[in-house]
Amino acid sequence: MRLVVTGREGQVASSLLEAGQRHPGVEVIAIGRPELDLAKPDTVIDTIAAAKPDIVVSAAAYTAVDQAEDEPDLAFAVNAVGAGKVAEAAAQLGVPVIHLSTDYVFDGSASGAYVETDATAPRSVYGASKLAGEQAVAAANPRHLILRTAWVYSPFGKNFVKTMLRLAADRDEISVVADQWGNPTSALDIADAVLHAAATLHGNKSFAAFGVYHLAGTGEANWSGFARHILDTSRVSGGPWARVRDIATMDYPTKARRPANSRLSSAKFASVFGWNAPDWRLSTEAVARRVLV
Ligand SMILES: NC(=O)C1=CN([C@@H]2O[C@H](COP(=O)(O)OP(=O)(O)OC[C@H]3O[C@@H](n4cnc5c(N)ncnc54)[C@H](OP(=O)(O)O)[C@@H]3O)[C@@H](O)[C@H]2O)C=CC1
Ligand SMILES: Cc1cn([C@H]2C[C@H](O)[C@@H](COP(=O)(O)OP(=O)(O)O[C@H]3O[C@@H](C)C(=O)[C@@H](O)[C@H]3O)O2)c(=O)[nH]c1=O
Ligand SMILES: [Mg+2]
Repeated sequence: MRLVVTGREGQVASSLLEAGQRHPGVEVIAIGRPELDLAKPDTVIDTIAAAKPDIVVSAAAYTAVDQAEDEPDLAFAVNAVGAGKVAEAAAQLGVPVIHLSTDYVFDGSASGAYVETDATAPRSVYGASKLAGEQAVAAANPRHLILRTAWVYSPFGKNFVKTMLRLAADRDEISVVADQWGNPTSALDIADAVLHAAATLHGNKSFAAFGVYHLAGTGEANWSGFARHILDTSRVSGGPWARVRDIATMDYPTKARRPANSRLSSAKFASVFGWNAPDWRLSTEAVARRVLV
């Protein structure tokens, strides 16, 4: 099985490349700029076709949430038009697309965990551009899995785990918002789940459960609890530590508005694909230790 993933050095693409090494019979090819530039839709179809995918994984995206507020046109070009082109490329080749989306499509006003049929209402340009991307992907290729994930961290790229470890190296105390709740998700676990789902699609040509799925780490956290767990793991591993002070969202002003509750229920993915994410604490420990080495 040959997976072609967009976004060469992104967290999910890097994690898939690593996971592919562990699975004989699975080949993962990552493609990115300049050959494939989602902001230049003309580059997309031919580059993906040349890589000869059995399944396309659409992981590249404009992910700078605050910066997107100032660059809405670029965010929509990449996350909506570009994502739609990736799905169209897969459709032309007669193969499915597995597209990554986000918890930020929700406004965060729900009291429980969001399920796939809940109404979307993004609060940010990033969230709106990703929602438009979901719609473009679904319209371009009926054989799609749209996997909404959340709060992604890994040994690769930029993420909250690395940021907290970096800040702890030169501060005694870090102030972190305690009133935004969600599911921290390791990109290493996402890669495992994507390989699992891809194998299911590849092995069953009459697979019919295409559509939207939530796929996030097991268990919930707020950002300050997540930070505390990262730094406590670091301390017992001999890495940097800092005290985490709980603050409110209003005390940490940002350009983009973020949902207060973006917890996702991953029950549908578990029941269709028979795959459950580990508890976020365990996956956080594994990634924090790798970052510290
Ligand atoms: N990070 C998170 O917390 C979350 C991410 N997601 C979604 O999951 C997916 C994977 O995220 P993640 O791996 O963390 O993302 P990263 O930010 O780590 O990587 C994004 C990748 O997209 C590439 N990219 C950006 N713009 C373009 C473009 N114009 N053309 C081609 N490639 C481009 C980047 O390339 P370059 O390296 O050259 O900049 C980078 O490789 C995304 O769809 C994201 O929206 C969902 C929920 C949470
Ligand atoms: C660095 C830092 C952040 N924060 C807050 C800001 C924000 O509310 C929260 C997380 O900060 P980040 O900048 O990592 O968050 P953010 O970029 O919003 O992360 C999001 O990225 C996109 C791509 C997604 O799809 C989402 O699922 C989510 O992971 O923590 C603090 O309170 N203190 C700090 O020192
Ligand atoms: Mg292999």
